[in-house]
Amino acid sequence: MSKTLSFPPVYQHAFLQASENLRQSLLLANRYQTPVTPVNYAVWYEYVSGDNQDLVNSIDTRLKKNDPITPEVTQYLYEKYVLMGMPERLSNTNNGLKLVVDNTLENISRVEAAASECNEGLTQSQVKLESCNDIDELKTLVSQILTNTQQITNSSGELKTELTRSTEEIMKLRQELEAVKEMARTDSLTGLLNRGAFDNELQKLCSKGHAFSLVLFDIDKFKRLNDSFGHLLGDKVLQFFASLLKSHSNDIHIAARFGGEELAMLFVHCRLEETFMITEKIREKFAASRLKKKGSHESIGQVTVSAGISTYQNNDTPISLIERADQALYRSKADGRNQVNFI
Ligand SMILES: Nc1nc2c(ncn2[C@@H]2O[C@H](COP(=O)(O)OP(=O)(O)OP(=O)(O)O)[C@@H](O)[C@H]2O)c(=O)[nH]1
Repeated sequence: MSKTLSFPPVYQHAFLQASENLRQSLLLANRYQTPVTPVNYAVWYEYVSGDNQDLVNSIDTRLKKNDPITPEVTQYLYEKYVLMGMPERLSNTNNGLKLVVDNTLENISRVEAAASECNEGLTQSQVKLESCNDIDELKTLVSQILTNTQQITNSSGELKTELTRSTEEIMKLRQELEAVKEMARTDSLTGLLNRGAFDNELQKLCSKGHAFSLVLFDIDKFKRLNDSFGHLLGDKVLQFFASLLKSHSNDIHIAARFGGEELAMLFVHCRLEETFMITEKIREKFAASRLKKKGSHESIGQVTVSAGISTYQNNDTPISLIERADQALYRSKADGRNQVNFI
């Protein structure tokens, strides 16, 4: 298993794979003279694991041009590709919100000051009115009162405009926050839930004790596909398969990228027979798809998927459910692939 692109990053490499990545990362850190700080290590680790294609492309382009990999460059790559620009987006939203609140408070104090000035003016006019019996003095008082009321009308008008602007700004920031929140839950390649979000959903279902089933899908011989047609085409196949899962997901059935070429679905309030039928349908549809290389119309041959199902039983934990689905998936692979099993 590999890393699923998400924020914060989630790594699922097995012990041996992670150790091998460590070895290769250290070699690269040494070759390009980048100190093994946590940031530099994360960048090299993601580079050698090959899971973060955008990061790999960016480093390869630099290396081809003999551009140095300086600490500034690794810091930039880390923020852009490992943290996926999230801290910057959150900080922008935060700063935007601070600005709106500061502006609103400033406008309110301005109106308060104008109101208090107007209040003072009107009180003075009130006192003068009581003893006023001169027509000219009365005219002056009237225009004074008019000026005061005009002032307060203007200030409250300005406040209204400013408050409308602030509300619009706050709505935009709220949308940005929603987008950031959504991005933190989404796998960027497939658009499905990422591993972190999937784990949360699975945990919630287990603690509620609802009836549900977990299906783990693993595309067959995916390495061979990548090796024969390239990683980009492999990505397209993953996206195509994800779209099949998406078409079977809804408000209650959840589809997610489990890790690497493994995808998962949670079928909620769905009995084993029904889950099995839907999973079979997905498997058949995928096997029947005649996928072609873009542009050349060259067929890439049949691509299939194996699946394993486990169904929630009392006292199951996310780990025990995943283990059973994984065993069922293993059986599907061992029995010849392109099939569904359950345990
Ligand atoms: N294109 C692409 N390949 C990926 C991605 N994530 C993992 N892979 C590749 O998926 C392959 C998985 O290979 P294996 O675990 O050996 O399994 P397999 O070749 O699918 O064979 P079986 O599972 O036994 O049928 C590896 O070559 C990974 O590099 C991805 O996001 N995109």
